[in-house]
Amino acid sequence: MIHARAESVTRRFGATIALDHVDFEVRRGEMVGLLGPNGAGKSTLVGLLTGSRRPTSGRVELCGGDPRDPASRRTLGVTPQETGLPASLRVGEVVDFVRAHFPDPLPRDELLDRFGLSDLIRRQTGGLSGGQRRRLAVALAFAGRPEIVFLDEPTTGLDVEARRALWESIREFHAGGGTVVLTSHYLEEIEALASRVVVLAQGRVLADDSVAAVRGLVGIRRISLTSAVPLTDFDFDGLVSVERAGDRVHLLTPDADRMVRTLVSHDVPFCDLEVRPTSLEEAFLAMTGKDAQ
Ligand SMILES: Nc1ncnc2c1ncn2[C@@H]1O[C@H](COP(=O)(O)OP(=O)(O)OP(=O)(O)O)[C@@H](O)[C@H]1O
Repeated sequence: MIHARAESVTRRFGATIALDHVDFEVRRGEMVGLLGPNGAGKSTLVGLLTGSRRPTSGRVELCGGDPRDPASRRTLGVTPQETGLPASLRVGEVVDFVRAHFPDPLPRDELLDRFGLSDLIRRQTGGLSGGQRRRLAVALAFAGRPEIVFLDEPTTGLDVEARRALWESIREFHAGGGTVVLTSHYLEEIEALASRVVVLAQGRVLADDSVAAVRGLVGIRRISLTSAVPLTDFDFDGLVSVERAGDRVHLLTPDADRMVRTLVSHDVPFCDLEVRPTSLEEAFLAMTGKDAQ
């Protein structure tokens, strides 16, 4: 059963096309990651599916209804990318304020405990660290015992320990039958939680597949080396693109080990070999065939 759906959705902001005929759906009980570089359209899609924005064209659906209709939003929890918490309210007061909007909220102590916030109950939100504020914002999405949550970059600004603790809470919610849509710039974050990932870039869906399949697409490495041989004439299997800058050559490939073995077996003379992961932006540019510069 489909829990949330976008059908051929386009959203413009003036001359900017944030989403361009996007199709997306999440089934009940599924955990899906939305992956994409800055400006890809992830937050816009979350905004449409949670009823805070309208599509310019196309159709969006939440729990079988219009996301702008309060009836469809009853079982929804959202953590937006930026949350403005009233600075003078205490953590416990903010939690109670949000809980009061729901017919059967989680008990306050249980919610705070689940997100490691129990010790901060009397702290004014203005005095919280960035990571503590983020954890509170994510916790609030779960206050009303939602059936579906949308978490826009839930772990931004969290240290490793806090990130792992938050992942655990999200996993628990999902294990209990909850539907989760989360956005991230990092495949590693999505991989830690979801098995399906939808890749957005420049307002379009580039891939909708398993994490393993998408890792093959975006897990591109950059091999840099100094060589007098042009290499641009070589047709190595798995070579996505070649750039030359002076005597440095940059090769993009999903399998760096294999590429280096191939260079050696072809007796290509090189020195100062360097291998590093490409950024998501570089990988997308390579995938869409544009000049990575
Ligand atoms: N309110 C707005 N007014 C004008 N342009 C907007 C607005 N909201 C989003 N955009 C534009 O739409 C595009 C998609 O933005 P969106 O925030 O959805 O991307 P994103 O994938 O969430 O990016 P990030 O990872 O940086 O948060 C961008 O070009 C952005 O500048």
